[in-house]
Amino acid sequence: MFTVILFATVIAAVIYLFFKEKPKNLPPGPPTAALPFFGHLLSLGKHPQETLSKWCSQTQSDIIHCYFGQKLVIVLNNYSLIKEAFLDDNYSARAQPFIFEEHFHGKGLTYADGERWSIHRKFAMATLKKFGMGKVFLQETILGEIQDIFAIIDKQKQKAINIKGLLTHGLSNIICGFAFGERFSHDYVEFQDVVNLIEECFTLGSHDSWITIFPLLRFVPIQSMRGNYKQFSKNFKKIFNFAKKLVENHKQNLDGGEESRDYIDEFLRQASIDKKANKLDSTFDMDQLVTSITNLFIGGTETTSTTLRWAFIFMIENPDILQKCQSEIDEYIESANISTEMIQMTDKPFLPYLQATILEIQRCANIATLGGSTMHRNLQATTLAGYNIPKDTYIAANFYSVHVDGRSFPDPDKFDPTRFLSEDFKSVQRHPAYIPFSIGKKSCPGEALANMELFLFISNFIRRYNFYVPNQKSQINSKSFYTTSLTRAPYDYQISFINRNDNNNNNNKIPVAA
Ligand code: HEM
Repeated sequence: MFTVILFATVIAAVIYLFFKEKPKNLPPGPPTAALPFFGHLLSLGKHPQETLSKWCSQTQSDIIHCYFGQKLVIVLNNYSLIKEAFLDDNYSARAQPFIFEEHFHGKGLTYADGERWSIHRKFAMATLKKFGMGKVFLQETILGEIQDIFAIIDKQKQKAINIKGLLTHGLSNIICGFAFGERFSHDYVEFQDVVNLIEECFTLGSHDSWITIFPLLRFVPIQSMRGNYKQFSKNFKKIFNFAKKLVENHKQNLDGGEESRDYIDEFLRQASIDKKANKLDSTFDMDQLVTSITNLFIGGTETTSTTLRWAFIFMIENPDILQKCQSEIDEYIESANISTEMIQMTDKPFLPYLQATILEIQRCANIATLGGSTMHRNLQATTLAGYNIPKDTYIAANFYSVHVDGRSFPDPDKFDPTRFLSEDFKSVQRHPAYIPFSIGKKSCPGEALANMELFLFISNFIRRYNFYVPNQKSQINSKSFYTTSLTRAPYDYQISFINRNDNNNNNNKIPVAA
């Protein structure tokens, strides 16, 4: 009897979906038909950004529509469409896939909307700036983390290691510095566990998991249907609890002084001002604080760490470019008679080739996918490029397509830093279509910090080490050695670092891998 009812329900739902009125005048659809329930999800493949890019060329349109489950998604495949949409406040709401809605409850920064998002985004930007984002004194913290990593690498004596954990730990510590006013050593197990959980979330969470289409599947006791849901939820809860514990500790140690010491102090101060003013609709509460901190923590660690892991791959694949960067650094240091042990932000303008290489690493790494925090939602029905966009549609900017678009970046598959240099190779020129941090009001609030981290990490690593992959040389290939989940990230690999100042080495010779 139960089977008959189930079968009849499924048939009725399929008929309903088939005859349901479709919105009119949408952008063209992909060459593949939408399936009932699943939409186009089953055809998106392992790397949705690439499939969507292909669909756009097949339909000869830079704007297409498709369905993730039952959800209408408009895909924007070129810079001018993304600019037109993302500079318009109507598109400033965030897509709310079930898995994120369930954990963030519309609070924090990344998944908040409307007035709440606007207030806390402004607060976050002002506070990050106050505590050093993009300013020179933050560089001491970043350089300290890099030096700790160098010490650990040097102890390995060229043994191949997976650098991911060390990078993520150091980058999390930088966020902890201005969020909680403290850092954690590499031996502090509880913090290391949280860092590992963040990394894992990025591989587990994905827009196309079945749970996002059928949230009820989370109650099904079959792992293959539930997907990674349980693990993802468990990780999120642990990360939240860790942030909560630190906030609680912090509250107890509030020194009551005039000056805030960090993000939490600043937030609690605002909460107390609102309380005194009897502001009943204040959103400066504990849940908002813990969620914002978690968002910064999650948004600010794996992203930069993944970009750095891509950087090593591109340098290993392009030893001539690595050597050019090293020569530029060596020559500059010699000519300017620099005595400091570490390269600093003030050295940046004198290293144009290195700067261009970092831009090219980000262009080719293309870490922002359609998942996670990048899809937007429009608050009102509107039109774009002459097509109708119904209210609450998900808007996906395909940054991958933008960065491999030969109209903006000729010969896009080639790793070529000179595309970002002026004709005389003396200054850096950015193309407007270069948007790894997105554009508009919802663009990445951590851009200044990330740029500082990328410059200080990459320049100091390149100056100090040559690196190679002793056992995976044949596997490591930037065109295939990656996975797409919340970010587009290389698979794990083991890398060996050889100190260029080590007397036992021919210091500028990059070893040939076995
Ligand atoms: C290489 C490093 C990074 C890249 C490529 C990157 C990229 C992005 C992109 C593409 C978005 C989505 C923007 C949009 O919706 O239009 C975003 C959002 C966000 N990023 Fe980053 N990011 C990086 C580093 C950071 C850092 C260091 C932080 C923390 C300080 C951070 C915090 C956030 C947050 C909180 C959001 C959500 C903002 C909102 O919804 O208002 N990111 N990022």
